[in-house]
Amino acid sequence: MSDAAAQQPAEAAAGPVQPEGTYSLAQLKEHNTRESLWMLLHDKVYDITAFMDEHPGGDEVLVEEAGRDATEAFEDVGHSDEARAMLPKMLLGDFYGEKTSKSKKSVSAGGSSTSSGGFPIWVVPVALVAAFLAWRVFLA
Ligand code: HEM
Repeated sequence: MSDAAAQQPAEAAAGPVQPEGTYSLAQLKEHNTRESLWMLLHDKVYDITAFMDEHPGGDEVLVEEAGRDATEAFEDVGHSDEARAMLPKMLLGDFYGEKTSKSKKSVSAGGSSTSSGGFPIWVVPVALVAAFLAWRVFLA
């Protein structure tokens, strides 16, 4: 009876546990060479070491994307359904945790869509109202 308490894992003290069969950014980064080449595509981790010599796009591009999120590079090429059908064979598991290196990139790349000219978006309706009033006062 007292054994039950002893068998409980100390999860609270250890913090969140990485589920089995998932891979973190740190683990992904460890496999960034020709000897062991992993990459992240659409939040899944793939081991493409054996595929390098067969890749129609060559091995150089794969080595460049090794150990990181290659989703953008993969999609930019416009890979065929045939290429996508090869992926399950190389699947290791799901990605776990934060993709910090990717989010840094998207912060610097984005952010220009709401204030395209460098002025706040409310300037547009205010300018329209001012133009209308000017028209009413001086021309009507
Ligand atoms: C495991 C992941 C990948 C698989 C299974 C794969 C598979 C393929 C296949 C089958 C082709 C022939 C064309 C097609 O069917 O679409 C191809 C072409 C190509 N791939 Fe990948 N690819 C992978 C990752 C990448 C990555 C990360 C890049 C990075 C840029 C890349 C760059 C290219 C390029 C540039 C071509 C065009 C080659 C040419 O037409 O001369 N591939 N890939």
